[in-house]
Amino acid sequence: MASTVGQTITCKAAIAWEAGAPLSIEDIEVAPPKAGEVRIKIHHTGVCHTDAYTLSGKDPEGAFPVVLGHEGAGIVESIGEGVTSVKVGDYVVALYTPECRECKFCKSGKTNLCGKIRATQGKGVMPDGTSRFKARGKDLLHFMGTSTFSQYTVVADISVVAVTPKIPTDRSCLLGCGITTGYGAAVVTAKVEEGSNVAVFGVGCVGLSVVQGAVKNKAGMIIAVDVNDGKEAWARKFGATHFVNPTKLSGKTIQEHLIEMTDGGCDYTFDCTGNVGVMRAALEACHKGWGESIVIGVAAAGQEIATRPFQLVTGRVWKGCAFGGIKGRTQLPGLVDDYLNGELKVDEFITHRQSLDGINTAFDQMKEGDCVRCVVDMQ
Ligand SMILES: NC(=O)C1=CN([C@@H]2O[C@H](COP(=O)(O)OP(=O)(O)OC[C@H]3O[C@@H](n4cnc5c(N)ncnc54)[C@H](OP(=O)(O)O)[C@@H]3O)[C@@H](O)[C@H]2O)C=CC1
Ligand SMILES: N[C@@H](CCC(=O)N[C@@H](CSC=O)C(=O)NCC(=O)O)C(=O)O
Ligand SMILES: [Zn+2]
Ligand SMILES: [Zn+2]
Repeated sequence: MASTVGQTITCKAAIAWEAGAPLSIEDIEVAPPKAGEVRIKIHHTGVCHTDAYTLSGKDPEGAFPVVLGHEGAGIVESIGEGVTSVKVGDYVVALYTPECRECKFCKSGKTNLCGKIRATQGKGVMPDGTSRFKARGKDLLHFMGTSTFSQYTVVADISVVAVTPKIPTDRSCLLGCGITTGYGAAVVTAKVEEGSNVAVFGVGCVGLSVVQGAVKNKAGMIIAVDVNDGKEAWARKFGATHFVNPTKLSGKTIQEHLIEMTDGGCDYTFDCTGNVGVMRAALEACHKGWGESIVIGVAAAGQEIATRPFQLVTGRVWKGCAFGGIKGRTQLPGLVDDYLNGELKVDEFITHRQSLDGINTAFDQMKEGDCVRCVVDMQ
């Protein structure tokens, strides 16, 4: 086959032309990578609620037309000038939380957020301010620095990590967001201690991954909270010790119930729903003096969180994290090793599969209660 290096590639992508409309599968032109950039042949991508959230028009940063997708894995097709961190043929996972190792954030040792390209990433363009995508003669925007709903994508070299080809791309793609986010929130951000009591609100891909992290750190009670009774079996399969459906409590709130169950409140709670009312309940279910509540869910534009300041005065801590607090280039290969050693569940999250042509069905399935993750075969 003729080399594509340095050439514009025409391939298929799922394009979001406008908010609220189905994605359109059509030809897209993908320009070669410029200096410091990497072009990836995407093999598989997961579909995350954040893709649906931006497509819905509720994301204050959402702009159209755009190529969505941020949970993707594939092979490096070509690299731009000066790229040394990956090479052609490497198996890679795209990173919506980049890691430059040079900026104030990366050097702080306090966060996994990286400031180097955040401004251009939020505007939907590459670090030089331009797009590598064109369709119907128009430039398309990039999304979260990754745009994995295209058969080929271009990312900054700090937005990609090479992983061993021993992990199939239909599994490694899920480490690009959902699994890493929940697992990292428990293990890296909260640093759940042995014997501590944990409540996880929302038992989707992210919540199940929090449960998995809490099990890894030998938590005591791991209480899964979900409005969907069908999630109890899932939660227990991943190691939850208790399940509560808050809609079935009579005469008391979920926070009161959890405080009773844990003799004073949870050591750690996690919001994995994106519902600001749930975030409040999660904070107020924490133990006085030290309980920490981690916000993971993404809430719609205009939504705000509230509680009595007294809840914080009396020692409860409210914090949040993106990508679980995991530094992708440094820590993702270790998660891959954990998977290969049988210490990290990944296969178990895949409940649905689609081809690129079926990606709109993947969005529909994601909103049904029995879908944990749908993996899309991009080729
Ligand atoms: N901070 C970050 O870096 C990231 C954040 N996210 C965000 O995390 C959130 C979770 O993602 P994901 O796991 O994929 O989502 P899912 O929709 O799969 O899981 C959410 C679960 O919460 C349940 N739920 C809804 N309302 C309530 C409620 N009031 N109380 C308890 N449970 C409730 C849902 O039930 P039902 O089945 O009935 O809908 C569902 O089971 C999303 O907001 C997503 O955007 C995702 C990845 C990264
Ligand atoms: N753009 C939105 C916020 C969306 C958001 O919070 N994204 C998370 C990842 S969610 C993944 O599925 C994130 O990484 N946030 C940190 C960041 O720097 O974007 C808005 O403007 O509200
Ligand atoms: Zn995501
Ligand atoms: Zn950085």
